Amino acid sequence: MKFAVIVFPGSNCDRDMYHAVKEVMGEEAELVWYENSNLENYDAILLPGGFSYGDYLRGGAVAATSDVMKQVREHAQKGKPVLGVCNGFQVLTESGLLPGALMRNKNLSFMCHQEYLVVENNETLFTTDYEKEELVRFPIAHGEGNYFCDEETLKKLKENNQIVFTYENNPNGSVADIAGIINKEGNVLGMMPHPERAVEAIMGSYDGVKLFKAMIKNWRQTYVTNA
Ligand SMILES: NC(=O)CC[C@H](N)C(=O)O
Repeated sequence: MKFAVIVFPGSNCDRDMYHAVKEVMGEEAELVWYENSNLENYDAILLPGGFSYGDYLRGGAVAATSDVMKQVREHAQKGKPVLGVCNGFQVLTESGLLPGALMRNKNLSFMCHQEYLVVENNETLFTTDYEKEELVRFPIAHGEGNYFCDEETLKKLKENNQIVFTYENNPNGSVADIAGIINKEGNVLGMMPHPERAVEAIMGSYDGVKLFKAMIKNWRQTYVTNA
C-alpha cells in the first residue's frame, strides 16, 4: 500500500506520520511537498499535524485553500482513504471535507499530554481492529482542538455513526467529547489525538498500530485480489 504524507510549510508531524507507516508498518510511503503534488498513484493520503502557514487566521485555514486540497478532494471522492491528524483534521474541516470546526481549547492554552479515547465506531476502514468502546491512549498536542458543530450537524453525526473517537475526560471543551469524526461515506477520518505518535512501546503507547493495520488490511481486501 502506498501512502502520501502531505507536507505544508509549517507541518511538523510529517516525519512522525512517515515513520509510522514506512518504518513501523513497513508500507510504501512518501513525503509529498504540497506544491509538487500528483496524488494519482497513492492509495491513501495522510494530512499530518503541525502549524501549516503558522496557524494564521485559524489552524488549517490557509492550507485548506491550497491546490493540493483539490486533489485530496478528488482522491476522497473516489472512495480512497484520507486521514487527517491534528492540523490535518483542521485542514479537513476548513476545506469542508468534514463538518464542524476546531476552536481554541477551552482553557485557551496549548495542551500536550496523553489522553484516553473511547472507540465509538469500530466499523470504519480505520477502526476495524479495535473493539467497540475499547479504551485507547494517544497523545494530544494542540491549541485549537475544541471541536464544535451546530445541533443539527451533531444529530446527523450521531445518526450516521460518524463519531469515531471520543475523549474519556474531555480536555479541550469539544462538543459531545468528540475527538475524531468520519465523513458520511466512511473514507475520510479526522482526529485531534495522534495515532502516529503511539506506535511503539518507547512512545508510551502503541494503540495507534491497530489504526494503521486496519487501513492496510482493509485496503488489501478491497484492492488486492489475492490478499
Ligand atoms: N500538533 C498539531 O497539529 C497542532 C495543530 C494546531 N497548530 C493547533 O495548535 O491546534
